[in-house]
Amino acid sequence: MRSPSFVIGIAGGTGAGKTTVARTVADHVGEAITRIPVDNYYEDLSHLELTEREQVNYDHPDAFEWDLLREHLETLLEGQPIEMPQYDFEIHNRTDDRVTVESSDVIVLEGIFALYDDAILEMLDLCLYVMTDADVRILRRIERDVVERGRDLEGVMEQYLETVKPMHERFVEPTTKNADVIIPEGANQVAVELLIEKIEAERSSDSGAGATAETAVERERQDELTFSDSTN
Ligand SMILES: Nc1ncnc2c1ncn2[C@@H]1O[C@H](COP(=O)(O)OP(=O)(O)O)[C@@H](O)[C@H]1O
Ligand SMILES: Nc1ccn([C@@H]2O[C@H](COP(=O)(O)O)[C@@H](O)[C@H]2O)c(=O)n1
Repeated sequence: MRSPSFVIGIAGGTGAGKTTVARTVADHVGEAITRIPVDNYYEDLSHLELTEREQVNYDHPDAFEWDLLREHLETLLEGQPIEMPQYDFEIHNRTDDRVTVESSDVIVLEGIFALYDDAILEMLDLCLYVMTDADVRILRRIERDVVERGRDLEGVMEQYLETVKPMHERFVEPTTKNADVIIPEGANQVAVELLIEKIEAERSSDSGAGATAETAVERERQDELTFSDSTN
């Protein structure tokens, strides 16, 4: 199995458009991309009742199982598959399922804390931060949480004011300093096209480097053959 040639981190506040950027890019690049949502690495909270899990601060870095995420990224970087946990926002917990995720040419790590952990930052080749105004993000989040994540409006508003907003300001937004590129307003067409171009360029330069190395090895072998031929 071939090791990835390019690892991208996409961070940003809730509702900024991280998943949309990652999915759009993945749709264009196809099977060569492995997408890793950081949300799947929320701690297993099976030991808590649902009512207790509803009270957890999911916007604090301590809510995530960092060791497992680091280990899985390292495994993918070695070209090996992982058994990725799956997360269910309706029950505020992991499901019992694990999905086998193969490594591929490009790894995209996406989530509010994609640019937070030092060890993970070391593994990233390109760090993106999706920057979208807070008012746009909360409007998107209300719609998404009610429609897709089984929440009610009152709960979404309360959670936003109590944890999402203060944790965003304290932990998420400061990670802009780790970004190489800031993408405004989520999946904007120009930014996504540039990202796709960059990925294609990295992939072809990587396979080009491979081809050059092969050629050099082949040339050396030819020289050895020529040398042995002349001595025989
Ligand atoms: N550029 C955009 N313009 C309009 N809506 C967008 C844009 N990017 C994302 N959205 C919408 O906003 C919502 C949140 O986007 P999502 O990608 O899930 O955000 P995140 O992963 O950052 O939480 C989704 O309903 C998505 O369709
Ligand atoms: N049980 C949970 C777990 C997480 N959240 C919220 O999800 C947000 C991160 O996901 P995005 O796709 O929006 O980046 C984060 O802000 C958590 O508040 C939740 O509501 N419930």
